[in-house]
Amino acid sequence: MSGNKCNGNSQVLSTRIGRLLRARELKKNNRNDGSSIPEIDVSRNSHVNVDQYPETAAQNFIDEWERPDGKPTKQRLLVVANRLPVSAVRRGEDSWSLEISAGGLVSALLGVTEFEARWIGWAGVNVPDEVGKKALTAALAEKKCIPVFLDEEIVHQYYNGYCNNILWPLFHYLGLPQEDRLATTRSFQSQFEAYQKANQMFADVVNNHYEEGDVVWCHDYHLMFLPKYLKEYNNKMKVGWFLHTPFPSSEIHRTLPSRSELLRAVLMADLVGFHTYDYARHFVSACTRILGLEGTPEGVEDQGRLTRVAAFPIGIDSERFMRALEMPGVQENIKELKERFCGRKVMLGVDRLDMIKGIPQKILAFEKFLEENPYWCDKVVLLQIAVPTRTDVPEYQKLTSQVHEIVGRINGKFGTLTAVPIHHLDRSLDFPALCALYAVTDVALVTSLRDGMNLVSYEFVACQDSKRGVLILSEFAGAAQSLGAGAILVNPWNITEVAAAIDQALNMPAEEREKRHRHNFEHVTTHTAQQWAEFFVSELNDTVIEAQQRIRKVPPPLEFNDAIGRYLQSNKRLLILGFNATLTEIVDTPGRRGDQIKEMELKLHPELRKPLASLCEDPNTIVVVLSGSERSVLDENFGDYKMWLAAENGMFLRSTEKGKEQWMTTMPEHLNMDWVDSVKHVLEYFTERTPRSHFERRETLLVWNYKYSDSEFGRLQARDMLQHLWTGPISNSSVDVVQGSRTVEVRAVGVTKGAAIDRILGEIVHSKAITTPIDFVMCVGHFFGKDEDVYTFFEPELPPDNLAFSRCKASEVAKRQAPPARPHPNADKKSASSRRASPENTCLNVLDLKKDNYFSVAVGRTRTNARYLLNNSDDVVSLLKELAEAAATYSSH
Ligand SMILES: O=P(O)(O)OC[C@H]1O[C@H](O[C@H]2O[C@H](CO)[C@@H](O)[C@H](O)[C@H]2O)[C@H](O)[C@@H](O)[C@@H]1O
Ligand SMILES: O=c1ccn([C@@H]2O[C@H](COP(=O)(O)OP(=O)(O)O)[C@@H](O)[C@H]2O)c(=O)[nH]1
Repeated sequence: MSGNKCNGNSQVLSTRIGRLLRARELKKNNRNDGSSIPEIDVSRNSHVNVDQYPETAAQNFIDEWERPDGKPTKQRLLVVANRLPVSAVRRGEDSWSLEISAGGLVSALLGVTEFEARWIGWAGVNVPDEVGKKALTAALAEKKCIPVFLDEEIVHQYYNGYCNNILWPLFHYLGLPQEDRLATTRSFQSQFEAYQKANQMFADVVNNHYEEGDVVWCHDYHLMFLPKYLKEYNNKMKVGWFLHTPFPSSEIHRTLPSRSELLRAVLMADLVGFHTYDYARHFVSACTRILGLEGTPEGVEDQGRLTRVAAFPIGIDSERFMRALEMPGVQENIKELKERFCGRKVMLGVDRLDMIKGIPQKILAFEKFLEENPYWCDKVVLLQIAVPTRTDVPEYQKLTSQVHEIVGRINGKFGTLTAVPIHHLDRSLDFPALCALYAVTDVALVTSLRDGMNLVSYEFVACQDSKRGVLILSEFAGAAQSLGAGAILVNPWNITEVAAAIDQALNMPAEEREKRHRHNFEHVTTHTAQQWAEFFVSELNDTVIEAQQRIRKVPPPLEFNDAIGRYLQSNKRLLILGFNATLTEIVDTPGRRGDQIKEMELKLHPELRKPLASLCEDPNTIVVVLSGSERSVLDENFGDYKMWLAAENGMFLRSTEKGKEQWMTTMPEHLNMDWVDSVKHVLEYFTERTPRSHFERRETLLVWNYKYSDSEFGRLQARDMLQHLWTGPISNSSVDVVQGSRTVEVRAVGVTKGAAIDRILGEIVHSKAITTPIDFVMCVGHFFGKDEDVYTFFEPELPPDNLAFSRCKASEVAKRQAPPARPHPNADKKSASSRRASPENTCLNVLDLKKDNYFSVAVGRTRTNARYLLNNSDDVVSLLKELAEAAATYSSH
């Protein structure tokens, strides 16, 4: 057993959590030793030999943390964000000055020092000329920044338009802009195209700078197509995507016309991160409800490929703020501010002037507080720093006027000749000035209507270790989840509640302030920006390793030429084909779940008629359609072909040949079906209560299908149904419950396609009186896990490579286990009795299979026992067309 080879540690390391825990432990130990954190060349993980996994590869992963080998040790991190951390200002034809940009993302990533980071983004200016571009590129290179040059039109359509007028409000629950003219709908389309184009431009720059082993970390709603474009360029690139805003409920996201394209593009990343579990949950549920994909506790799964989805709450570089407070300039500033506001309590708001920040609501709550507490009028001041942002977007222009109007009115109402209650600044402050302001504040007021995280609240806490001021924090900011215990949480839409919170904060006893501050300070200083980036990147590295492991377990795609070549060289072939999702047309189209009516009425793919007929006509090829469908469905679809039909998972069998058409049953004699009625009641009950679910009753099985129901509700209903079945009607019956991805099927015990094929073969062999052994078998289907025994039916006794093998398995087994086939009650008894297998006659050389002449092929499933894969029924169409054509050409020569 492999476990015996491992020590306890490496067993733990074979799991993701195990590896990440170990890495954490090592880092912690190193920090406690006083030694510096070993720098990691995690880039070498991309060369981990996955064949050795899990015994050694997990250990290698950790070893690299333990034993850096002297090579360049920091992993290269390409941070790709719309905005560079610096904004460029042109000073001359070829000279530029760079200023640090304001905003949470920039502040957070400035704190990341663990990696050899390059930043790729837009410098915030239009540079039309080559001289300017060259000079700016050189200036930025010194700051390890790489520019993406976007022209004015693209910026207008992509940044002001699609990003800030559509995605930003939507992700913050402000809805889509109301379109009142067709022209605006057209501009929506052109903005979406510009968005894709801009994302492609970012991808081109990343591709030009990418080196093997780099981690590419894409940021925010501006770059949702970037993971897709990067993976199209190089599928091996490690790509993570992080959203800094909330991800809204799927009910909001589904209103967006390009909802599916955006989700699918993001899902191409290896790891998708959000600030909070809620946002991650909403994303997963958008993928399940809108795309119909499978949500798992790990993330989102699509055809065996997992995109890991998790929460990584951002932090700040708290020490940078604390150090700043020691600087003489800042101390001086603090002193001045204290003198200036002496005798008044200072309340502070620091926000970009954005509708999501709830600035009007904040000011109105302050007005209400003053109205209700005239005593405070000359004893408190609200300093509101409103940093101008996205000033080209009309909604932001409207907001600026609205806020000015409210501030003017309130200052007019409560101001005196010497003092006003609100100091409103339409500009940003530099870092030292901001730190000083945080330090002198008594109450910070964050009233965001929605906010991904809100770093201002963290920064305030970091600067308050001597003052222990109070934080009033909106419950709709991501930060409420981490600082909720220490802050006073408010609903910013409830002006009365916010006014009461101001009152509570201004009158809070020192002891309570101390307790609340301690709690928040502890959090802010231990959950830093640096840690945030480390966690994200380690998880990304690990996700890639895990994905390699998964891929290793996924069978390869079927090589058509190989299968066709073997087919042509063989003398007698057996083709076993499933029906549903194998020989039917695809009903799911990208971005939309299929058509329920179409799917309920199974129809042979029209393009299969010709190739199937031609294959069936070949006297050396036996075609069997083996399906869960009932007999009438198979009759209708395949009655005119020369083949064998095995309905209800092989419980009924017939040949379509003239004179032999009657169905016979291969059902084991004493199959107990007493449970059917009570199970039917249960399925009916759940169908009535689960919109868009349906159930089918066949003779030997019952199926409940909830593919088209709400996926979460469907899953809950299925869970309840199973619980009820197990404890109720089937608790003492011999039945199997088979769970599909969105179905529950109840069958008599032992009814599987693999069990049936045994008896079917006996029948076929007998009826055909085969003289030539079958030397080619291909079994193609989209089968439940339980029915996959049909693939393995031929496997266990396969000979070692290249050794011919003769056996009489079908007839032998028929002799040992299976009762002779019985006629169906309606069948012609005479012909049925003559259909009994005669093992003695058919034993010789029934199967003469070399390993290379056996092809088990799973369609649209990657977790399978089959040897090969096909993606969907379109692939089956191509395969059978090519096979039929090749066979026709071969036989004509
Ligand atoms: O670059 P701008 O368009 O001027 O906007 C500035 C940034 O605003 C957003 O910040 C978000 O990120 C913060 C850090 O994760 C988070 O605390 C805050 O809640 C978010 O609103 C935006 O997501 C960034 O891309 C912008 O750069
Ligand atoms: O005059 C200012 C006002 C704010 N900020 C910074 O802007 C960021 C705002 O981040 P937050 O997460 O609160 O909101 P965002 O603006 O990203 O939505 C914080 O790091 C502030 O320090 C700044 O640099 N100068």
